[in-house]
Amino acid sequence: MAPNLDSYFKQVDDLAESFIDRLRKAVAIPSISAEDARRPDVVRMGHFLADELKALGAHVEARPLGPQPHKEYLELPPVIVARYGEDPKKRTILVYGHYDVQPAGKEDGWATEPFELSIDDKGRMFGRGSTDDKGPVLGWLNAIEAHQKAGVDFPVNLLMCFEGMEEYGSEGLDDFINAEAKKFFKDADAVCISDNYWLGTEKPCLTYGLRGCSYYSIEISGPGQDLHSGVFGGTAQEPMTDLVRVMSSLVDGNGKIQIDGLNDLVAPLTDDEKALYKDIAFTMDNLYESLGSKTGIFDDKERTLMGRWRFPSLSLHGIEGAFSAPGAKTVIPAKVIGKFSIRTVPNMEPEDVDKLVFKHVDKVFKALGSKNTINCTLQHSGKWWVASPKHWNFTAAAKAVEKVWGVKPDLTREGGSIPVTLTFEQATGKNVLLLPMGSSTDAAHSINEKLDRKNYIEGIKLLGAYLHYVSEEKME
Ligand SMILES: C[C@H](N)C(=O)N[C@@H](Cc1c[nH]cn1)C(=O)O
Ligand SMILES: [Zn+2]
Ligand SMILES: [Zn+2]
Repeated sequence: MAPNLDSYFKQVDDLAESFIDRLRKAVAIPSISAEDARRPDVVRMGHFLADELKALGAHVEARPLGPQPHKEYLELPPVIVARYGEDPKKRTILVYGHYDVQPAGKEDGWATEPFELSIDDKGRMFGRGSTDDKGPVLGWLNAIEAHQKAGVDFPVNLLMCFEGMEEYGSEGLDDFINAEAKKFFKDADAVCISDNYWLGTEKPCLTYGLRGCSYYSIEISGPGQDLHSGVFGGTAQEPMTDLVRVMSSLVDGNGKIQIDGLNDLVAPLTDDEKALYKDIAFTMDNLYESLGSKTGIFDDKERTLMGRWRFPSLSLHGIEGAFSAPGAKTVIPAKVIGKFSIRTVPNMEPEDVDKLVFKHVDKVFKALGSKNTINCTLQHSGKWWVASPKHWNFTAAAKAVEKVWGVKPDLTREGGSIPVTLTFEQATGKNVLLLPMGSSTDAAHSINEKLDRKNYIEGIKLLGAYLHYVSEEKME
């Protein structure tokens, strides 16, 4: 029997302004996990969530994770775990999200202050973390509140796990999940994560696959301090010159990875798999709209989607220690650290990827014949994940999408990574569903990140409706 969701939906609409206000307060906390100086703000954001959950009547615990590996002077932010409802007759759903965000500064080119939610006349709510992942995390809290105020029985027991280090490789979380699988998370019947995006702007999707991410740094040093290029240029071997040459050897301009043996780790593409791509609602214009230009590598949608989901990619992210300010400083940096990451896919084992990367970097650097010193290290890695979308968890979500958005969702994979997805699946032994709230134009990780008001409010309805349908699905 289809649940009667009307009064819940009406309550979400009635509470829309206060839900936006909750997002405004969350965006105002610059919880950047990658910046040491922002760690107190990350912790503050965790406590903000804990307090909001307590006010809603949830049982909440802020669990410490100890010192941060390789940065022992910093405490990891707490994992906020919470339970709402303990009815043995109801199904239990475990939801995960993250309350940390990517770095952002107005000087990066934002049109508005990144940590002030700014809403334009098209209902676009700009602010760092609006779509990744504060909007979706608050979506679960808002769903609880709307049920309470509408007087509608909450359909499931909800377990929540919100972390503060996702954008820095989910440091410490795997051990936590493994330790709690048979304790705090023991009753979970299925897992749901809302932390990715639709493929376009119109059609919702359910996601059953993610790429993994292995993140590396290459440190090259030589001189004892930064040098004057007029005095030492032409006489000293320059770390930056070596680094640029090593980094440019990793990938070509069309995204083809140049590391020997790496592409051999990728599972061969089957004809059945190839056929899946043509029915996905995605156009090259969707790509150009979210890209903000027509600079895609491929001209067809199938190859573009495969480039995002099915094949590995290697991206160069930046160089620590390099001169990057406006102007024309004539410095020779003494030490530079290049950062790059590889998005991995089935069947690439992270350890095999590491070996090939280190071997390649070593070979290229040796060929330079430089007297400088190089050190290539793995910063963090998380594995790819692919699941079966034929589980009741996905069926319930598909019904919820149809109810809220009036269309059947596409089944998609995701080019980004949520490393703990696989951990949740393996530790709990339960199905994991990715249920995105935001759209392809949200610019997560980029300047002017936003979440559309419509996606937020309908997304809150979607999360609540999913919980209702999930409570009715037959267990397999
Ligand atoms: C898809 C998710 N919202 C996300 O942004 N994940 C990050 C995870 C990550 C990996 N290394 C550092 N952060 C991503 O895909 O970049
Ligand atoms: Zn995220
Ligand atoms: Zn992110």
